[in-house]
Amino acid sequence: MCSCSKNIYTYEKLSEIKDFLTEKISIQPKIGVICGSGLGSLGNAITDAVWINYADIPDFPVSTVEGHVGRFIFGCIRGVPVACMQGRFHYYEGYPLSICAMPVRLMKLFGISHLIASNAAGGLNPKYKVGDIMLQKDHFNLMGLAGLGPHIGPNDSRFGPRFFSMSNAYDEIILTKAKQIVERLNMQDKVHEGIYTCVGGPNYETVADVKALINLGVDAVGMSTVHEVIAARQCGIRCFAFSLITNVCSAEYGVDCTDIHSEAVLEVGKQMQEELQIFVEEVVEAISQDN
Ligand SMILES: O=P(O)(O)O[C@H]1O[C@H](CO)[C@@H](O)[C@H]1O
Ligand SMILES: Nc1nc2[nH]cnc2c(=O)[nH]1
Repeated sequence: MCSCSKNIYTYEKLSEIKDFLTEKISIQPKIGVICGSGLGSLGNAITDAVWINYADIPDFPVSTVEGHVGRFIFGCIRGVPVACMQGRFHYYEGYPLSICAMPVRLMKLFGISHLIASNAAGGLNPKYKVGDIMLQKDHFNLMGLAGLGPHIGPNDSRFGPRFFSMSNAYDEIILTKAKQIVERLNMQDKVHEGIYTCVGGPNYETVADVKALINLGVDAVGMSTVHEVIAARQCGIRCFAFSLITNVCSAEYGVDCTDIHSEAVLEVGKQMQEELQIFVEEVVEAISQDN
């Protein structure tokens, strides 16, 4: 499958999926939440939850990666209606970026105004330690420079214009509020603000990759989020994203990095789950007060 293969998730198809889901839920989500690898427990913050497995949704893709349960949770976080994805789709699973980002468009049809995306990522910035959190100030669209994106191919303007700015991809107001929350929760020692990039994966980086990404000004590397944020910005959704640094990437030869594997990534998520759940709850509340 390549990223320019025909996008089967047309406006009409997504409207059908939306209608299917709407019959099963009683809320109208305002905020979309995407749980990164090992961060599915963010869904524990949701009350009055309705769980719908991706496998039970007609014509919906399924999650094939460990640490991604593969379901939607519709419910409320601190009284705010949300649609939460416990599991996302990645390019390395064989899905084109248009499918990886498709759930964002689906959530737009539900009427979400904001997206909170989380991910597990490797730390490139030498200051970052395992267990740290990076608030995404921006991203570097490496796959986009290679001609890959969620919006390649015919454009349906109901999902937004063909050409659009990405200069304020990550909402400054939400980022400022998130930083205030970090102070209030006394998390400032482990929280940074930085630049994320997405690579195709699923292998982790060589030392040469790490050196190049550092030179490009990137602070953390993963395999998701960028295309979701692009699809969101195209249809006018305001975005906030953060990375949990699950491992540090070595820019030097001779360093043993065999501890970088998916189980370790999931374990760090588990260790941080309670703290991150409260953080996300606070961000949701802050977003809702902004409207
Ligand atoms: O970006 P999320 O979904 O958090 O997952 C990250 O963790 C996995 C690698 O262990 C990759 O899928 C990478 O993208
Ligand atoms: N590409 C990439 N993705 C990750 N996800 C979690 N850690 C990493 C990493 O080191 N590199």
